[in-house]
Amino acid sequence: MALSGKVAVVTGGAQGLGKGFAEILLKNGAKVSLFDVNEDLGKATTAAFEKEFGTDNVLFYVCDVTSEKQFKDAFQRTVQTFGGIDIVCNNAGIINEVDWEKTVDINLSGVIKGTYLAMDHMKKENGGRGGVIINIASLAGLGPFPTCPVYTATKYGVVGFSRAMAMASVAAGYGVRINMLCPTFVRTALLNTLKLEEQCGQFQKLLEVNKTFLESFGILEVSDVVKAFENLVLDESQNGAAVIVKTEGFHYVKFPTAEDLQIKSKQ
Ligand SMILES: NC(=O)C1=CN([C@@H]2O[C@H](COP(=O)(O)OP(=O)(O)OC[C@H]3O[C@@H](n4cnc5c(N)ncnc54)[C@H](O)[C@@H]3O)[C@@H](O)[C@H]2O)C=CC1
Ligand SMILES: CC/C=C\CC(=O)/C=C/C=C\C=C\C=C\[C@@H](O)[C@@H](O)C/C=C\CCC(=O)O
Repeated sequence: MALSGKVAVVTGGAQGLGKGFAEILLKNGAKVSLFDVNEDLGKATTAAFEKEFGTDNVLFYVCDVTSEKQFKDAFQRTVQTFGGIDIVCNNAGIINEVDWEKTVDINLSGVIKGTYLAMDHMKKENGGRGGVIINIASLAGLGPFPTCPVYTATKYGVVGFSRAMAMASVAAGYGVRINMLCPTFVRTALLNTLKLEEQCGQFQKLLEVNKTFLESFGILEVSDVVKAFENLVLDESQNGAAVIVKTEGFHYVKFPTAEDLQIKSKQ
């Protein structure tokens, strides 16, 4: 998929990985609509992107991914302004093992909402242009992270949901690919919440476990994950793929494909 002229939505795009994904899309000539709950941060990031890439190529909408109305409005306003949607990155996520329902609402329900709203606008049977959805999971979506069990559950959910949707898209002939990114630790604001009592609650006393994991995996820079993101967006052969990103580089997880499971593409 060539990116020039394509239209992308990135949730949680005001900072961290989402901001990095938005930047590489803009650098490749795409138009990007940032959705984020943080209005100040979103406006600041948008102003910086407008200065570098032009005011016609960037939009920002205050959008809490737990709000169906805000999410739907932001998608509709993006389509009204940019004419359609080709790429959606469901990236917004938090760590909070105390208010764990909030973690489920954002990390899992938010990705499900974002995927369904994206499909409404992208699938060919609705007059959409097809395209690709990249859902941001984590390595904790493929293996447990003991001090964040609910976070782990949400990321397992993102992987399972995304793989099922990828197969459904093949069977239904939607023309939309759905893939996942599974990074290890990345140097962003989110990582700093891992040591906070208000986020990790009862598990905060298990900081030694976090230390072991951090020492074992190291810490990625946003740019390391952006490289894997760009590869996933551009490689039109990938559907239902999960990419693990580690400090040694990134690699695809070997899953059975839709074809292996005898799921035929609808003609
Ligand atoms: N930082 C890390 O070590 C890793 C992060 N990830 C995942 O990457 C994604 C992005 O994380 P980071 O960039 O590290 O976090 P971050 O905290 O730097 O940025 C997250 C962005 O999402 C926004 N956001 C939070 N709740 C929201 C909501 N309800 N609605 C809309 N926007 C909301 C925040 O305002 C912020 O701009 C998350 O899904 C996270 O689980 C995955 C693996 C490793
Ligand atoms: C937990 C929240 C902290 C920061 C955000 C985040 O998502 C970071 C995750 C970092 C590492 C998670 C590691 C989990 C590791 C174990 O479960 C292992 O069993 C790894 C599982 C599968 C490995 C597959 C592979 O390496 O090919």
